[in-house]
Amino acid sequence: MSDDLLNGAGPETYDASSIEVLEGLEPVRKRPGMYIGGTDERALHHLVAEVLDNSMDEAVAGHANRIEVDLHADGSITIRDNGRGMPFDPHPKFPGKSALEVILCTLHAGGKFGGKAYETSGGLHGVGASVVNALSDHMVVQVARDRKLVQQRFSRGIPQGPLEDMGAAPNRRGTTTTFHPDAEIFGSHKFKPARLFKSIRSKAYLFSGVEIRWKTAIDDGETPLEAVFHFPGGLADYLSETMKGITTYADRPFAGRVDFKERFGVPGRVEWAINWTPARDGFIQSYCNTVPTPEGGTHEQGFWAAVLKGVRAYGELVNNKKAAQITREDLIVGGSALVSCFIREPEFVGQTKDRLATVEAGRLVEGAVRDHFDNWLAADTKSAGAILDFLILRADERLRRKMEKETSRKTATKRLRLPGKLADCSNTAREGTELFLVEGDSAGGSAKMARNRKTQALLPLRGKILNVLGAASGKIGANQEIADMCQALGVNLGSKFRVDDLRYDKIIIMTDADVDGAHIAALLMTFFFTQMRPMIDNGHLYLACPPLFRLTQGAHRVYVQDEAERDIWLEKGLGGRGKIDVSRFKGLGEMDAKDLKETTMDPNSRKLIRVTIDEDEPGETGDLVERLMGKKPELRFQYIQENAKFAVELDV
Ligand SMILES: Nc1ncnc2c1ncn2[C@@H]1O[C@H](COP(=O)(O)OP(=O)(O)OP(=O)(O)O)[C@@H](O)[C@H]1O
Repeated sequence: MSDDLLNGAGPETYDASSIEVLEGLEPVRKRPGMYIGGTDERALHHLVAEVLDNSMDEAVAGHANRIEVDLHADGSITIRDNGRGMPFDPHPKFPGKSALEVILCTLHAGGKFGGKAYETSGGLHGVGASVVNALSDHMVVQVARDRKLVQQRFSRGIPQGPLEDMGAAPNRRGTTTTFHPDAEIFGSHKFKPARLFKSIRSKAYLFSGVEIRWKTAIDDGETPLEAVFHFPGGLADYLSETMKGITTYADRPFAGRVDFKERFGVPGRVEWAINWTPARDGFIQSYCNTVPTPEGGTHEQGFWAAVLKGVRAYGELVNNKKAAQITREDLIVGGSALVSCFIREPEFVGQTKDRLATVEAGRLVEGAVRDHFDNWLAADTKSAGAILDFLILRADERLRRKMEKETSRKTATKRLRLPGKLADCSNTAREGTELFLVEGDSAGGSAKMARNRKTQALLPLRGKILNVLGAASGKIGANQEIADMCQALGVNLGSKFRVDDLRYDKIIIMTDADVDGAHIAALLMTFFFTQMRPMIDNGHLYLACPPLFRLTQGAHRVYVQDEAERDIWLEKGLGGRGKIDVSRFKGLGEMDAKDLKETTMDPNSRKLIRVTIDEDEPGETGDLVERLMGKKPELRFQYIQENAKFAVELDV
């Protein structure tokens, strides 16, 4: 090796003197990202979480039952609890310093390492409070403990004086922390009341034994200035509240709490709530020791494993072989879940604790949830059946997509190309076959179970199809929904349309019994009127008539189309005993397969309307179409509101 290389060629020498040791809280200010994941708005709000989590740990350990959070006009914030109070007696290892000062000015000082002072805690690294201190230009910590009140002030992690004696506090206990984030670190980012409000509220849901009081002097116009959160119903209430107004498969979420000590003899517990919706925008929010884990981890995995095994076992129990196809992916698509576990000495990935890594948590959560889920499914067979059907559909859909991908690769030139989402019927001859054009994928789900596979095909249409009136013909051809529809029907558009090409006898538009549904039906009718007129002339186009209400009285049941009809039955009675139970279907997706079949799809019991054109006044139909679908939305809306009926005739 040459001397040059040994001596180094650079202008500066690289030796022991260039190895720096950052002291005290300096590393935090130098590299905030390592401790709080950045210096952006999220990181700023994380400061509050660090202090709040300390108070929550006190509450969860059974030492506090009230936490107050006050956001002040100057952008500082106070978090107060009625817990044991941070210790402030002299620290044996740091002469002349109180425990309080050690906690706030030293990294890795904490009472949560050995599990002696706290059994299950969100805090574990012993850095939270000191990091907040380091990144605040002003911080005051007050402690009421042992009948005394003390306080100490800090700035950027450095004490601004000794621990001050503030006098006697015979009736108080707890820790009060006020801090103002340092603009040198966070620039112009400020606390957002709405964001704080939301995260504080969810904390209260996570531990029913705590009351959290919120106050803000900053008014953003939408967040309450004061509020008290206390949720004895825990996560089940949280989920119901989050999903208010959303259609769900089970009336009440599957929810529960299990104490690990009682069940497995180890400290900790788990609480959860889940429900499924026809919409595919499921979510999971998980927490460990009240710390949110947005990237999931072992507790989430354990939860899904329990649910998956439970669903499959239930499928086996009711002899539904298809349940074996369900995978975790299918559970997640429409599942909305909350999982919160409390465990001893959790291991997280990173200081911001985004993912739980403790392997044992997975095992404990799975074991606890599994038993409960089995019992719940067995006890509520209605919900269980609906959920199972829904999940099987999701699995079918996934497998079909996979197959489609494979076959479309294998057979580039298929003789008859059909759109992927068409659920075709098995009869190949046209006679007696029907194609349902169904609004929305979720309705497609129940319809698929309700149909007669031999003669009834389904094509789910997503959202509103292109308003074809006034659209250039190129645009019509390019619209995917329309292209799919033409492919399914086996026809071409406009002058190339041949009624004999139709692959089905009846084309049935099936939309929700509401204004939106009427709008979609109107769009489709307009499309057929302008592009496939002979289809209407030859009597192939129909409207399905889904009911709006189901009335039950004892064993008697009727489905009715509108309010007027409902009121007649309510007055007359159904012939059963007791109260008449009225349920309103918000949409097709809300009806189960049995209801949908009986009322809307089964040729033996359904009502169907044939769409015709008034021969005497064909001009008027054109006018009506123009009014409904032309460029004037007010006319259209008014017409639909008043009269969502069209030129139609009952099919008998
Ligand atoms: N509100 C409080 N009441 C009582 N003790 C507290 C409170 N806040 C902090 N402490 C004590 O101070 C210690 C240090 O807190 P700090 O936030 O620095 O770390 P931690 O909570 O142990 O871990 P983490 O770094 O994961 O947050 C805690 O372990 C606890 O013993």
